[in-house]
Amino acid sequence: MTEETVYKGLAGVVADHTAISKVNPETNSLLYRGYPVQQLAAQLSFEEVALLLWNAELPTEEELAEFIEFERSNRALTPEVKAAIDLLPTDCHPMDVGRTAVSVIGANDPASEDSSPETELLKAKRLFAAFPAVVAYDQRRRRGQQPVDPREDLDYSQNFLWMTFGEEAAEEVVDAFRVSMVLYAEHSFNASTFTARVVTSTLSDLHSAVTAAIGALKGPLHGGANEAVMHTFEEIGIRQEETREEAAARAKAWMEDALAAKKKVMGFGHRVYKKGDSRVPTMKQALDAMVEHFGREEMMGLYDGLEQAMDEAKGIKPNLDYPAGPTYHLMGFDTELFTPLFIASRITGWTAHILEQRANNSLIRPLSAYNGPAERQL
Ligand SMILES: CC(=O)SCCNC(=O)CCNC(=O)[C@H](O)C(C)(C)COP(=O)(O)OP(=O)(O)OC[C@H]1O[C@@H](n2cnc3c(N)ncnc32)[C@H](O)[C@@H]1OP(=O)(O)O
Ligand SMILES: O=C([O-])CC(=O)C(=O)O
Repeated sequence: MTEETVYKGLAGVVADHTAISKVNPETNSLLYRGYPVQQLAAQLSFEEVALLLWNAELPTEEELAEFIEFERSNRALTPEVKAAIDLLPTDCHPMDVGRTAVSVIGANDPASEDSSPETELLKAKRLFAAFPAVVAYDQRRRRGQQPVDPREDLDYSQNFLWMTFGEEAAEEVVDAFRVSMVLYAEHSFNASTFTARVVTSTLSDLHSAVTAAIGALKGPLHGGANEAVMHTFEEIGIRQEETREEAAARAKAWMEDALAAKKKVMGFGHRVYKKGDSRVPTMKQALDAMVEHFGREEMMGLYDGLEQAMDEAKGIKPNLDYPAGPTYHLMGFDTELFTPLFIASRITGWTAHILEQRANNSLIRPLSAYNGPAERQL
């Protein structure tokens, strides 16, 4: 019997072409449609980056103005989505709420079964506009607060924070949030995007593909890691009265124990990047800005302590979820809401891939190497 080669976890397998983004672990770079993500994060709004991902080119002023108007007028939760969320227990995971909300949005979309490229793009844009209200509504209901209506005079990031916290966020906070949205938007054939492409490859609809992608994102080996990072910080103990050095020492000791116990520590490591995640330096700057804005030096102590101890023991570097977790915490989001923030951003990348898959489709159906019992008779 010839031994079949099995690529466990599809590691190292090139499954298809994509023109949406390029992850290069050798140069530690990430390009969206050819542009370095650091430049996009420094100079563009999230709305512009979304249009770049969908359309392959930066928008003209007119295209941007038109999209901004569309986005601002499609933000409100529909009664159907609100009713569906209200039926869910307040102690279910917010990712379940996000997944359910996208499903309900799909079921109520009159164009759900129309998969022409123009309609798919319109559905993607509507989902992009509507999803922040799902996250904000969910966080507020868990806290026993009344929902806050969207405001058309605010941009995407300002309005997201407004609907969640019921007050206008400081410019620095809005900027750090915008940066996180840009960095989370797209990352080639990661597990959730690949899931969306698998679903699309059967010629299923866009909302089904996004719903499935949310399921894949929820796990702690993928998007769920930003929530898990914060649980680590909480387990170590966040003590505002501590100095940076004191916090770092406790974090180092925690990491040494965790590694001695052979634990996997979420927020570290990556399937593709082995020398560090290209997005971390930019996200770390956003975290630094939040630490300064809120006067929370001890948080950087925990951050540095864990990072140094992991590097010394195993040489494993942080991924994007590592700086994103404490950044969202300092902004005031509840820990379980961090991965739904990732959904809000990744809707852009997922839907760009759904469009790309459909435009040049082939059913995704790999082979398996059977290792069960040899043929036998009843
Ligand atoms: C935005 C994102 O989705 S980024 C990814 C977010 N996920 C996480 O942060 C989860 C924690 N990290 C991990 O589990 C892994 O690094 C993954 C799943 C991301 C990538 O893993 P893979 O490429 O499959 O590598 P694998 O898990 O086999 O790890 C290789 C070795 O490094 C170790 N390792 C990798 N990541 C970690 C970690 N976070 N903590 C401790 N050890 C780790 C493994 O234990 C393994 O060691 P071994 O060879 O002694 O058994
Ligand atoms: O690429 C991956 O495997 C995971 C990741 O970093 C992402 O989806 O942003």
